[in-house]
Amino acid sequence: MLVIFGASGDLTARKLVPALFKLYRAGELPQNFVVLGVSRSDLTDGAFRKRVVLDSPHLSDENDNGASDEQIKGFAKRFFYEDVGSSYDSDYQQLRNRIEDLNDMFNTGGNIIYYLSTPPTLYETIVKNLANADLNTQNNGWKHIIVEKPFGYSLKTAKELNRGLQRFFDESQIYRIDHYLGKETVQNLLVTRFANSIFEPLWNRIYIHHIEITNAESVGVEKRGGYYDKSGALRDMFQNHLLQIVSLVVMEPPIGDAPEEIRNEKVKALKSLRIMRDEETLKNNTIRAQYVASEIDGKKIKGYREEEGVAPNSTTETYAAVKFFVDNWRWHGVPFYVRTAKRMPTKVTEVVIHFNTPPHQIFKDSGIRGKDNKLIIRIQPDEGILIKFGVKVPGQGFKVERANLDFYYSCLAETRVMQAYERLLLDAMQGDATLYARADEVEAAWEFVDPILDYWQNGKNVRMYGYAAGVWGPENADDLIEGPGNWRNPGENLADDPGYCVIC
Ligand SMILES: NC(=O)C1=CN([C@@H]2O[C@H](COP(=O)(O)OP(=O)(O)OC[C@H]3O[C@@H](n4cnc5c(N)ncnc54)[C@H](OP(=O)(O)O)[C@@H]3O)[C@@H](O)[C@H]2O)C=CC1
Ligand SMILES: O=C1O[C@H](COP(=O)(O)O)[C@@H](O)[C@H](O)[C@H]1O
Repeated sequence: MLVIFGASGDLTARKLVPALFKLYRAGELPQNFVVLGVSRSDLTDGAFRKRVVLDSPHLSDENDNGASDEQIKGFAKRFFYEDVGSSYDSDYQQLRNRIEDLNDMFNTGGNIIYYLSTPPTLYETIVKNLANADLNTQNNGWKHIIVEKPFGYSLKTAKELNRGLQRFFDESQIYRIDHYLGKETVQNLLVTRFANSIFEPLWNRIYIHHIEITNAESVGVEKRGGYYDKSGALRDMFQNHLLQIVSLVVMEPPIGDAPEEIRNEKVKALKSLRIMRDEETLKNNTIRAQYVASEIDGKKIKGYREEEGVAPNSTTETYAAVKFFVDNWRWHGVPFYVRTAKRMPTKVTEVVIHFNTPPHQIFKDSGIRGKDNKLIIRIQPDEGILIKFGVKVPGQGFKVERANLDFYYSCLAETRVMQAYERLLLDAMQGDATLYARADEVEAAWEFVDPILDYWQNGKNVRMYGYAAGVWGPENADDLIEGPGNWRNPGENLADDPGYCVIC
Protein backbone atom coordinates (compact mmCIF):
# COMPACT_ATOMS: atom_id res chain seq x y z
CA MET A 1 0.00 0.00 0.00
CA LEU A 2 1.16 3.49 -0.80
CA VAL A 3 0.03 6.07 1.75
CA ILE A 4 0.63 9.58 0.44
CA PHE A 5 0.71 12.47 2.93
CA GLY A 6 -0.06 15.77 1.19
CA ALA A 7 -2.20 13.89 -1.34
CA SER A 8 -4.22 16.98 -2.26
CA GLY A 9 -1.08 18.69 -3.55
CA ASP A 10 0.65 19.33 -6.86
CA LEU A 11 3.30 16.61 -6.68
CA THR A 12 0.74 13.85 -6.14
CA ALA A 13 -1.36 14.92 -9.10
CA ARG A 14 1.44 15.89 -11.47
CA LYS A 15 4.17 13.31 -10.78
CA LEU A 16 3.21 10.47 -8.44
CA VAL A 17 -0.16 9.35 -9.82
CA PRO A 18 0.95 9.61 -13.50
CA ALA A 19 4.02 7.50 -12.67
CA LEU A 20 1.86 4.92 -10.94
CA PHE A 21 -0.47 4.90 -13.91
CA LYS A 22 2.37 4.16 -16.32
CA LEU A 23 3.50 1.29 -14.11
CA TYR A 24 -0.07 0.04 -13.88
CA ARG A 25 -0.49 0.08 -17.65
CA ALA A 26 2.80 -1.71 -18.12
CA GLY A 27 1.65 -4.39 -15.66
CA GLU A 28 4.51 -3.61 -13.31
CA LEU A 29 2.55 -2.86 -10.13
CA PRO A 30 1.86 -5.67 -7.68
CA GLN A 31 -1.61 -7.22 -8.04
CA ASN A 32 -2.67 -6.02 -4.58
CA PHE A 33 -1.51 -2.46 -5.05
CA VAL A 34 -3.60 0.25 -3.35
CA VAL A 35 -3.17 3.99 -2.68
CA LEU A 36 -4.44 5.84 0.36
CA GLY A 37 -4.27 9.62 -0.02
CA VAL A 38 -3.98 11.56 3.23
CA SER A 39 -4.18 15.28 3.88
CA ARG A 40 -6.25 17.88 5.70
CA SER A 41 -8.65 18.61 2.84
CA ASP A 42 -12.15 17.26 3.28
CA LEU A 43 -12.43 14.82 0.35
CA THR A 44 -14.34 11.60 -0.23
CA ASP A 45 -12.76 8.61 -1.98
CA GLY A 46 -14.77 9.59 -5.05
CA ALA A 47 -13.64 13.22 -5.01
CA PHE A 48 -10.01 12.16 -4.61
CA ARG A 49 -10.29 9.69 -7.50
CA LYS A 50 -11.77 12.40 -9.69
CA ARG A 51 -9.08 14.85 -8.75
CA VAL A 52 -6.01 12.72 -9.27
CA VAL A 53 -7.22 10.12 -11.80
CA LEU A 54 -10.58 10.47 -13.54
CA ASP A 55 -10.45 14.23 -14.24
CA SER A 56 -6.66 14.55 -14.17
CA PRO A 57 -5.03 16.33 -17.11
CA HIS A 58 -1.70 14.66 -16.20
CA LEU A 59 -2.28 10.99 -16.94
CA SER A 60 -1.25 10.95 -20.57
CA ASP A 61 1.67 12.51 -22.36
CA GLU A 62 2.82 12.94 -25.93
CA ASN A 63 4.55 9.54 -26.00
CA ASP A 64 1.42 7.77 -24.90
CA ASN A 65 -0.83 5.80 -27.19
CA GLY A 66 -3.86 6.57 -25.03
CA ALA A 67 -5.37 4.62 -22.17
CA SER A 68 -8.81 3.07 -22.45
CA ASP A 69 -11.68 4.20 -20.18
CA GLU A 70 -11.66 0.76 -18.67
CA GLN A 71 -7.99 1.05 -17.71
CA ILE A 72 -8.52 4.45 -16.14
CA LYS A 73 -11.56 3.30 -14.16
CA GLY A 74 -9.79 0.13 -13.03
CA PHE A 75 -6.85 2.19 -11.86
CA ALA A 76 -9.09 4.73 -10.06
CA LYS A 77 -10.73 1.96 -8.02
CA ARG A 78 -7.46 1.46 -6.21
CA PHE A 79 -7.49 5.00 -4.79
CA PHE A 80 -8.89 5.86 -1.36
CA TYR A 81 -8.74 8.94 0.81
CA GLU A 82 -8.61 9.74 4.52
CA ASP A 83 -8.28 13.19 6.07
CA VAL A 84 -6.16 13.81 9.13
CA GLY A 85 -8.49 16.47 10.49
CA SER A 86 -7.29 20.02 10.83
CA SER A 87 -3.64 19.18 11.45
CA TYR A 88 -1.08 16.46 10.66
CA ASP A 89 -0.15 16.58 14.35
CA SER A 90 -3.08 14.48 15.48
CA ASP A 91 -4.02 11.04 16.64
CA TYR A 92 -3.56 8.61 13.73
CA GLN A 93 -5.80 5.90 15.25
CA GLN A 94 -8.52 6.51 12.66
CA LEU A 95 -5.89 6.43 9.93
CA ARG A 96 -4.60 3.17 11.34
CA ASN A 97 -8.09 1.64 11.23
CA ARG A 98 -8.44 2.69 7.61
CA ILE A 99 -5.04 1.27 6.72
CA GLU A 100 -5.90 -2.04 8.39
CA ASP A 101 -9.21 -2.23 6.51
CA LEU A 102 -7.47 -1.63 3.19
CA ASN A 103 -4.70 -4.09 4.08
CA ASP A 104 -7.37 -6.74 4.58
CA MET A 105 -9.39 -5.75 1.53
CA PHE A 106 -6.37 -5.85 -0.79
CA ASN A 107 -4.41 -8.52 1.03
CA THR A 108 -1.27 -6.38 1.10
CA GLY A 109 0.55 -8.40 3.74
CA GLY A 110 0.97 -5.17 5.71
CA ASN A 111 3.67 -3.82 3.36
CA ILE A 112 3.39 -0.04 3.33
CA ILE A 113 5.23 2.92 1.82
CA TYR A 114 4.49 6.25 3.48
CA TYR A 115 5.22 8.99 0.98
CA LEU A 116 5.88 12.38 2.59
CA SER A 117 4.70 14.95 0.08
CA THR A 118 3.79 17.80 2.42
CA PRO A 119 5.86 20.89 3.20
CA PRO A 120 9.10 19.54 4.76
CA THR A 121 8.35 21.22 8.10
CA LEU A 122 5.75 18.48 8.64
CA TYR A 123 7.93 15.43 7.95
CA GLU A 124 9.00 14.88 11.53
CA THR A 125 5.50 15.48 12.88
CA ILE A 126 4.09 12.85 10.54
CA VAL A 127 6.64 10.15 11.36
CA LYS A 128 6.23 10.81 15.08
CA ASN A 129 2.47 10.33 14.81
CA LEU A 130 2.88 7.23 12.67
CA ALA A 131 5.11 5.77 15.37
CA ASN A 132 2.67 6.77 18.13
CA ALA A 133 -0.01 4.79 16.31
CA ASP A 134 2.38 1.86 15.94
CA LEU A 135 2.38 2.27 12.17
CA ASN A 136 6.17 2.04 11.88
CA THR A 137 6.71 -1.51 13.13
CA GLN A 138 7.74 -4.18 10.67
CA ASN A 139 6.49 -7.27 12.47
CA ASN A 140 3.48 -7.39 10.15
CA GLY A 141 4.99 -6.42 6.79
CA TRP A 142 7.68 -3.90 5.87
CA LYS A 143 7.24 -0.15 6.33
CA HIS A 144 9.22 2.32 4.21
CA ILE A 145 9.04 6.11 4.14
CA ILE A 146 9.87 8.11 1.04
CA VAL A 147 10.97 11.66 1.83
CA GLU A 148 10.65 14.38 -0.79
CA LYS A 149 13.15 17.15 -1.35
CA PRO A 150 14.23 19.61 -0.12
CA PHE A 151 16.05 17.54 2.46
CA GLY A 152 17.05 20.31 4.85
CA TYR A 153 17.97 23.90 4.22
CA SER A 154 21.54 23.64 5.45
CA LEU A 155 23.85 21.06 7.02
CA LYS A 156 22.38 21.80 10.44
CA THR A 157 18.75 21.40 9.39
CA ALA A 158 19.52 18.30 7.31
CA LYS A 159 21.17 16.70 10.34
CA GLU A 160 18.19 17.64 12.50
CA LEU A 161 15.82 16.12 9.97
CA ASN A 162 17.88 12.94 9.74
CA ARG A 163 17.94 12.56 13.50
CA GLY A 164 14.20 13.37 13.65
CA LEU A 165 13.30 10.67 11.15
CA GLN A 166 15.72 8.15 12.62
CA ARG A 167 14.06 8.47 16.03
CA PHE A 168 11.03 6.68 14.61
CA PHE A 169 12.26 4.76 11.56
CA ASP A 170 15.46 2.83 11.01
CA GLU A 171 17.79 4.23 8.31
CA SER A 172 17.08 1.10 6.23
CA GLN A 173 13.40 2.15 6.12
CA ILE A 174 14.12 5.72 4.95
CA TYR A 175 14.16 6.48 1.20
CA ARG A 176 15.27 10.06 0.41
CA ILE A 177 14.20 10.77 -3.11
CA ASP A 178 16.38 12.51 -5.68
CA HIS A 179 14.58 12.21 -8.97
CA TYR A 180 17.80 12.61 -10.98
CA LEU A 181 18.90 9.21 -9.69
CA GLY A 182 15.75 7.80 -11.28
CA LYS A 183 16.84 8.98 -14.71
CA GLU A 184 18.08 6.15 -16.90
CA THR A 185 21.02 8.21 -18.16
CA VAL A 186 22.22 9.05 -14.66
CA GLN A 187 22.22 5.35 -13.78
CA ASN A 188 24.05 4.71 -17.03
CA LEU A 189 26.99 6.67 -15.65
CA LEU A 190 27.72 3.64 -13.49
CA VAL A 191 27.43 1.26 -16.41
CA THR A 192 29.52 3.39 -18.76
CA ARG A 193 32.28 3.52 -16.17
CA PHE A 194 32.16 0.06 -14.67
CA ALA A 195 30.82 -2.25 -17.38
CA ASN A 196 33.48 -1.26 -19.92
CA SER A 197 37.20 -1.64 -19.84
CA ILE A 198 37.85 1.23 -22.24
CA PHE A 199 36.86 4.23 -20.12
CA GLU A 200 37.90 3.42 -16.58
CA PRO A 201 41.66 3.20 -17.27
CA LEU A 202 41.46 6.79 -18.56
CA TRP A 203 39.18 8.02 -15.77
CA ASN A 204 41.78 9.89 -13.71
CA ARG A 205 44.12 12.87 -13.43
CA ILE A 206 46.63 11.43 -15.90
CA TYR A 207 44.25 11.48 -18.87
CA ILE A 208 41.50 13.90 -17.89
CA HIS A 209 42.11 17.63 -18.12
CA HIS A 210 38.87 18.83 -16.57
CA ILE A 211 35.24 17.87 -16.10
CA GLU A 212 32.29 20.05 -16.87
CA ILE A 213 28.70 19.48 -15.82
CA THR A 214 25.91 21.69 -17.09
CA ASN A 215 22.30 21.68 -16.01
CA ALA A 216 20.31 24.28 -17.91
CA GLU A 217 16.60 24.95 -17.97
CA SER A 218 14.88 27.24 -20.42
CA VAL A 219 11.98 27.88 -18.06
CA GLY A 220 12.05 30.43 -15.26
CA VAL A 221 10.67 29.82 -11.79
CA GLU A 222 7.16 29.30 -13.21
CA LYS A 223 4.56 29.23 -10.42
CA ARG A 224 7.07 28.33 -7.72
CA GLY A 225 8.51 31.81 -7.10
CA GLY A 226 7.57 31.72 -3.40
CA TYR A 227 9.42 28.46 -2.80
CA TYR A 228 12.33 29.25 -5.11
CA ASP A 229 13.07 32.65 -3.63
CA LYS A 230 13.83 30.99 -0.30
CA SER A 231 15.89 28.33 -2.00
CA GLY A 232 17.90 29.43 -5.05
CA ALA A 233 19.79 27.41 -7.64
CA LEU A 234 22.41 26.07 -5.24
CA ARG A 235 19.88 24.54 -2.85
CA ASP A 236 17.28 23.65 -5.48
CA MET A 237 19.54 21.78 -7.94
CA PHE A 238 23.21 21.78 -6.98
CA GLN A 239 23.19 20.39 -3.43
CA ASN A 240 21.10 17.41 -4.47
CA HIS A 241 20.82 16.50 -8.16
CA LEU A 242 24.16 17.84 -9.37
CA LEU A 243 26.22 16.60 -6.47
CA GLN A 244 24.59 13.20 -6.95
CA ILE A 245 25.84 13.24 -10.55
CA VAL A 246 29.26 14.41 -9.33
CA SER A 247 29.41 11.51 -6.88
CA LEU A 248 28.78 9.01 -9.69
CA VAL A 249 31.50 10.57 -11.83
CA VAL A 250 34.03 10.77 -8.99
CA MET A 251 33.43 7.53 -7.07
CA GLU A 252 35.75 4.52 -7.01
CA PRO A 253 34.50 1.21 -8.42
CA PRO A 254 32.23 -0.50 -5.87
CA ILE A 255 32.89 -4.18 -5.23
CA GLY A 256 29.37 -5.07 -6.37
CA ASP A 257 25.99 -3.61 -7.20
CA ALA A 258 24.44 -4.02 -3.75
CA PRO A 259 22.87 -0.72 -2.60
CA GLU A 260 25.28 -0.20 0.29
CA GLU A 261 28.36 -0.97 -1.82
CA ILE A 262 27.38 1.77 -4.24
CA ARG A 263 26.26 4.22 -1.59
CA ASN A 264 29.43 3.72 0.45
CA GLU A 265 31.52 4.75 -2.56
CA LYS A 266 29.29 7.74 -3.28
CA VAL A 267 29.71 9.00 0.27
CA LYS A 268 33.48 8.65 0.02
CA ALA A 269 33.37 10.64 -3.23
CA LEU A 270 31.30 13.44 -1.69
CA LYS A 271 33.57 13.56 1.34
CA SER A 272 36.57 14.02 -0.90
CA LEU A 273 35.28 17.26 -2.47
CA ARG A 274 37.56 20.05 -1.29
CA ILE A 275 35.51 22.34 0.90
CA MET A 276 36.10 26.03 0.21
CA ARG A 277 36.56 27.78 3.50
CA ASP A 278 38.16 31.19 2.95
CA GLU A 279 36.59 34.18 1.23
CA GLU A 280 39.33 34.47 -1.39
CA THR A 281 38.80 30.87 -2.57
CA LEU A 282 35.04 31.29 -2.54
CA LYS A 283 35.28 34.53 -4.48
CA ASN A 284 37.52 33.02 -7.16
CA ASN A 285 35.62 29.78 -7.58
CA THR A 286 31.94 30.59 -7.43
CA ILE A 287 29.63 32.74 -9.52
CA ARG A 288 26.01 33.58 -8.87
CA ALA A 289 23.61 35.48 -11.05
CA GLN A 290 19.96 36.31 -11.64
CA TYR A 291 18.08 36.50 -14.92
CA VAL A 292 16.82 39.91 -15.94
CA ALA A 293 13.99 40.81 -18.30
CA SER A 294 14.53 40.27 -22.01
CA GLU A 295 12.72 39.50 -25.21
CA ILE A 296 12.86 36.07 -26.83
CA ASP A 297 11.39 35.67 -30.33
CA GLY A 298 9.44 38.88 -29.86
CA LYS A 299 8.01 37.69 -26.53
CA LYS A 300 8.73 39.71 -23.40
CA ILE A 301 10.22 37.60 -20.63
CA LYS A 302 10.02 38.79 -17.03
CA GLY A 303 13.15 39.23 -14.99
CA TYR A 304 13.47 37.07 -11.87
CA ARG A 305 12.65 39.94 -9.53
CA GLU A 306 9.40 40.57 -11.38
CA GLU A 307 8.20 36.98 -10.98
CA GLU A 308 5.20 36.26 -8.74
CA GLY A 309 6.24 35.36 -5.20
CA VAL A 310 9.76 36.80 -5.60
CA ALA A 311 10.89 39.78 -3.51
CA PRO A 312 11.56 42.87 -5.70
CA ASN A 313 14.99 43.21 -4.08
CA SER A 314 15.69 39.47 -3.97
CA THR A 315 19.29 38.29 -3.74
CA THR A 316 18.43 34.68 -4.59
CA GLU A 317 20.50 33.23 -7.42
CA THR A 318 18.91 31.62 -10.49
CA TYR A 319 22.38 30.78 -11.85
CA ALA A 320 25.15 29.09 -9.90
CA ALA A 321 28.54 28.01 -11.22
CA VAL A 322 31.18 26.42 -9.04
CA LYS A 323 34.74 25.30 -9.71
CA PHE A 324 36.19 22.81 -7.28
CA PHE A 325 38.78 20.08 -6.77
CA VAL A 326 38.56 16.57 -5.42
CA ASP A 327 41.11 15.68 -2.81
CA ASN A 328 42.04 12.11 -3.54
CA TRP A 329 44.61 10.14 -5.49
CA ARG A 330 42.54 9.74 -8.66
CA TRP A 331 41.46 13.33 -9.10
CA HIS A 332 44.37 15.36 -7.74
CA GLY A 333 44.62 18.64 -9.67
CA VAL A 334 41.64 18.04 -12.00
CA PRO A 335 39.23 20.99 -11.95
CA PHE A 336 35.50 20.28 -11.90
CA TYR A 337 33.16 22.94 -13.26
CA VAL A 338 29.50 22.57 -12.40
CA ARG A 339 26.73 25.02 -13.25
CA THR A 340 22.97 25.10 -13.03
CA ALA A 341 20.56 27.79 -14.11
CA LYS A 342 17.07 28.79 -15.15
CA ARG A 343 16.18 30.80 -18.26
CA MET A 344 19.00 29.46 -20.40
CA PRO A 345 18.70 29.14 -24.20
CA THR A 346 17.70 25.48 -23.96
CA LYS A 347 16.96 22.65 -21.53
CA VAL A 348 19.96 20.39 -21.30
CA THR A 349 21.92 18.38 -18.75
CA GLU A 350 25.24 16.84 -19.66
CA VAL A 351 28.56 15.69 -18.26
CA VAL A 352 31.59 16.45 -20.40
CA ILE A 353 34.89 14.71 -19.78
CA HIS A 354 37.65 16.77 -21.40
CA PHE A 355 40.74 14.66 -22.03
CA ASN A 356 44.29 15.96 -22.11
CA THR A 357 45.81 16.84 -25.44
CA PRO A 358 48.32 14.24 -26.70
CA PRO A 359 51.65 14.70 -24.89
CA HIS A 360 53.55 15.35 -28.10
CA GLN A 361 52.16 17.14 -31.15
CA ILE A 362 53.32 15.12 -34.16
CA PHE A 363 50.95 16.75 -36.67
CA LYS A 364 52.13 20.30 -36.22
CA ASP A 365 49.82 22.06 -38.64
CA SER A 366 46.88 19.79 -38.12
CA GLY A 367 44.56 22.44 -36.68
CA ILE A 368 43.99 20.15 -33.70
CA ARG A 369 44.85 22.65 -30.99
CA GLY A 370 41.97 23.53 -28.72
CA LYS A 371 39.96 20.56 -29.95
CA ASP A 372 40.53 18.11 -27.14
CA ASN A 373 39.02 14.63 -27.06
CA LYS A 374 35.74 14.74 -25.23
CA LEU A 375 33.33 12.20 -23.84
CA ILE A 376 29.88 13.78 -23.63
CA ILE A 377 27.32 12.02 -21.51
CA ARG A 378 23.98 13.54 -22.28
CA ILE A 379 21.58 13.15 -19.37
CA GLN A 380 18.68 14.95 -21.11
CA PRO A 381 17.20 15.55 -23.63
CA ASP A 382 18.31 13.47 -26.65
CA GLU A 383 19.86 11.09 -24.14
CA GLY A 384 23.05 9.41 -25.25
CA ILE A 385 26.81 9.36 -25.31
CA LEU A 386 29.17 10.96 -27.79
CA ILE A 387 32.92 10.68 -28.12
CA LYS A 388 34.82 13.31 -30.02
CA PHE A 389 38.05 12.05 -31.56
CA GLY A 390 40.47 13.16 -34.25
CA VAL A 391 40.37 11.75 -37.79
CA LYS A 392 42.55 12.54 -40.75
CA VAL A 393 41.00 14.77 -43.36
CA PRO A 394 41.58 13.00 -46.71
CA GLY A 395 44.24 14.62 -48.83
CA GLN A 396 47.79 15.79 -48.63
CA GLY A 397 49.40 16.44 -45.24
CA PHE A 398 47.90 15.62 -41.87
CA LYS A 399 44.99 17.86 -41.25
CA VAL A 400 42.91 16.58 -38.36
CA GLU A 401 39.21 17.09 -37.69
CA ARG A 402 37.01 16.00 -34.81
CA ALA A 403 34.55 13.24 -35.63
CA ASN A 404 31.69 11.94 -33.48
CA LEU A 405 31.22 8.39 -32.27
CA ASP A 406 27.81 8.18 -30.71
CA PHE A 407 24.97 6.23 -29.11
CA TYR A 408 21.41 7.47 -28.60
CA TYR A 409 18.75 6.02 -26.33
CA SER A 410 16.19 6.88 -28.99
CA CYS A 411 17.71 4.04 -31.05
CA LEU A 412 16.22 1.63 -28.52
CA ALA A 413 12.79 2.28 -30.01
CA GLU A 414 11.29 -0.98 -28.77
CA THR A 415 12.38 -0.53 -25.19
CA ARG A 416 10.14 1.19 -22.67
CA VAL A 417 12.27 3.70 -20.77
CA MET A 418 10.81 4.31 -17.33
CA GLN A 419 10.44 7.87 -16.12
CA ALA A 420 12.30 8.79 -12.94
CA TYR A 421 9.36 8.60 -10.52
CA GLU A 422 8.25 5.25 -11.97
CA ARG A 423 11.62 3.69 -11.39
CA LEU A 424 12.03 5.14 -7.92
CA LEU A 425 8.56 4.15 -6.71
CA LEU A 426 9.05 0.63 -8.00
CA ASP A 427 12.46 0.37 -6.30
CA ALA A 428 11.03 1.51 -2.98
CA MET A 429 8.30 -1.14 -3.30
CA GLN A 430 10.98 -3.74 -3.91
CA GLY A 431 13.15 -2.52 -1.04
CA ASP A 432 16.00 -1.40 -3.28
CA ALA A 433 17.53 1.82 -1.95
CA THR A 434 20.42 2.07 -4.43
CA LEU A 435 18.88 5.08 -6.14
CA TYR A 436 17.95 6.86 -2.94
CA ALA A 437 20.25 9.13 -0.96
CA ARG A 438 21.51 7.89 2.38
CA ALA A 439 21.70 10.19 5.44
CA ASP A 440 25.48 10.54 5.26
CA GLU A 441 25.37 11.32 1.50
CA VAL A 442 22.95 14.16 2.05
CA GLU A 443 25.03 15.52 4.93
CA ALA A 444 28.29 15.30 2.97
CA ALA A 445 26.66 17.26 0.12
CA TRP A 446 25.49 19.97 2.52
CA GLU A 447 28.93 20.10 4.10
CA PHE A 448 30.33 21.14 0.72
CA VAL A 449 27.53 23.57 -0.13
CA ASP A 450 27.08 25.31 3.26
CA PRO A 451 30.21 27.53 3.07
CA ILE A 452 29.21 28.73 -0.41
CA LEU A 453 25.72 29.62 0.76
CA ASP A 454 27.16 31.33 3.80
CA TYR A 455 29.61 33.33 1.69
CA TRP A 456 26.93 34.36 -0.77
CA GLN A 457 24.71 35.51 2.03
CA ASN A 458 27.19 37.06 4.42
CA GLY A 459 30.44 37.62 2.50
CA LYS A 460 31.84 41.07 1.77
CA ASN A 461 30.95 42.60 -1.61
CA VAL A 462 29.79 39.35 -3.18
CA ARG A 463 28.78 40.09 -6.76
CA MET A 464 25.34 39.16 -8.07
CA TYR A 465 25.62 39.20 -11.84
CA GLY A 466 22.70 39.68 -14.16
CA TYR A 467 22.05 37.81 -17.40
CA ALA A 468 19.34 38.38 -19.93
CA ALA A 469 16.75 35.60 -19.87
CA GLY A 470 17.61 33.31 -22.78
CA VAL A 471 21.42 33.61 -22.81
CA TRP A 472 24.06 31.28 -21.33
CA GLY A 473 24.44 33.19 -18.05
CA PRO A 474 26.78 36.07 -17.23
CA GLU A 475 29.83 36.61 -19.46
CA ASN A 476 32.10 36.49 -16.43
CA ALA A 477 31.25 32.82 -15.94
CA ASP A 478 33.93 31.94 -18.50
CA ASP A 479 36.53 33.49 -16.17
CA LEU A 480 36.02 30.49 -13.91
CA ILE A 481 37.49 28.16 -16.52
CA GLU A 482 41.26 27.80 -16.21
CA GLY A 483 43.26 28.75 -19.30
CA PRO A 484 41.77 29.86 -22.61
CA GLY A 485 38.71 27.53 -22.53
CA ASN A 486 35.03 28.45 -22.20
CA TRP A 487 31.95 26.62 -21.00
CA ARG A 488 30.57 24.33 -23.67
CA ASN A 489 27.17 25.75 -24.59
CA PRO A 490 25.38 22.77 -26.11
CA GLY A 491 22.39 22.67 -28.42
CA GLU A 492 19.20 20.83 -27.61
CA ASN A 493 20.11 17.75 -29.63
CA LEU A 494 23.29 15.83 -29.05
CA ALA A 495 22.84 14.39 -32.54
CA ASP A 496 23.36 17.89 -33.98
CA ASP A 497 26.69 18.37 -32.21
CA PRO A 498 29.10 19.50 -34.92
CA GLY A 499 31.55 16.81 -35.99
CA TYR A 500 33.39 15.96 -39.19
CA CYS A 501 31.30 13.84 -41.54
CA VAL A 502 28.06 13.94 -39.62
CA ILE A 503 26.03 12.74 -42.61
CA CYS A 504 27.29 9.26 -43.37
N1 LIG B 1 5.53 19.84 -7.01
C1 LIG B 1 6.71 19.44 -7.45
O1 LIG B 1 6.98 19.37 -8.67
C2 LIG B 1 7.78 19.05 -6.48
C3 LIG B 1 7.53 19.02 -5.12
N2 LIG B 1 8.50 18.60 -4.25
C4 LIG B 1 8.26 18.54 -2.81
O2 LIG B 1 7.14 17.72 -2.55
C5 LIG B 1 6.42 18.20 -1.44
C6 LIG B 1 4.99 18.50 -1.87
O3 LIG B 1 5.04 19.46 -2.89
P1 LIG B 1 3.74 19.97 -3.64
O4 LIG B 1 2.79 18.86 -3.85
O5 LIG B 1 4.20 20.74 -4.79
O6 LIG B 1 3.14 20.96 -2.58
P2 LIG B 1 1.66 21.49 -2.49
O7 LIG B 1 1.71 22.72 -1.67
O8 LIG B 1 0.98 21.51 -3.79
O9 LIG B 1 0.96 20.32 -1.66
C7 LIG B 1 1.32 19.98 -0.39
C8 LIG B 1 0.14 19.44 0.36
O10 LIG B 1 0.51 19.42 1.72
C9 LIG B 1 -0.59 19.84 2.51
N3 LIG B 1 -0.18 20.87 3.49
C10 LIG B 1 -0.17 20.74 4.81
N4 LIG B 1 0.24 21.84 5.43
C11 LIG B 1 0.48 22.71 4.50
C12 LIG B 1 0.93 24.04 4.51
N5 LIG B 1 1.25 24.66 5.65
N6 LIG B 1 1.10 24.65 3.33
C13 LIG B 1 0.83 24.03 2.17
N7 LIG B 1 0.40 22.76 2.13
C14 LIG B 1 0.21 22.10 3.26
C15 LIG B 1 -1.63 20.40 1.59
O11 LIG B 1 -2.74 19.56 1.68
P3 LIG B 1 -3.86 19.81 2.78
O12 LIG B 1 -4.03 21.28 2.97
O13 LIG B 1 -5.07 19.14 2.19
O14 LIG B 1 -3.37 19.12 3.99
C16 LIG B 1 -1.07 20.31 0.20
O15 LIG B 1 -1.97 19.74 -0.70
C17 LIG B 1 7.17 19.44 -0.96
O16 LIG B 1 8.06 19.06 0.06
C18 LIG B 1 7.96 19.87 -2.19
O17 LIG B 1 9.13 20.54 -1.82
C19 LIG B 1 9.72 18.20 -4.72
C20 LIG B 1 10.03 18.22 -6.05
C21 LIG B 1 9.09 18.66 -7.04
O1 LIG C 1 14.07 19.31 -8.49
C1 LIG C 1 13.89 20.13 -9.36
O2 LIG C 1 14.05 19.73 -10.65
C2 LIG C 1 13.46 20.46 -11.71
C3 LIG C 1 14.17 20.01 -12.97
O3 LIG C 1 13.96 18.64 -13.15
P1 LIG C 1 14.13 17.99 -14.61
O4 LIG C 1 13.92 16.54 -14.37
O5 LIG C 1 13.07 18.62 -15.46
O6 LIG C 1 15.49 18.33 -15.09
C4 LIG C 1 13.61 21.95 -11.52
O7 LIG C 1 12.85 22.63 -12.51
C5 LIG C 1 13.09 22.35 -10.16
O8 LIG C 1 13.33 23.73 -9.94
C6 LIG C 1 13.78 21.55 -9.08
O9 LIG C 1 13.11 21.78 -7.84
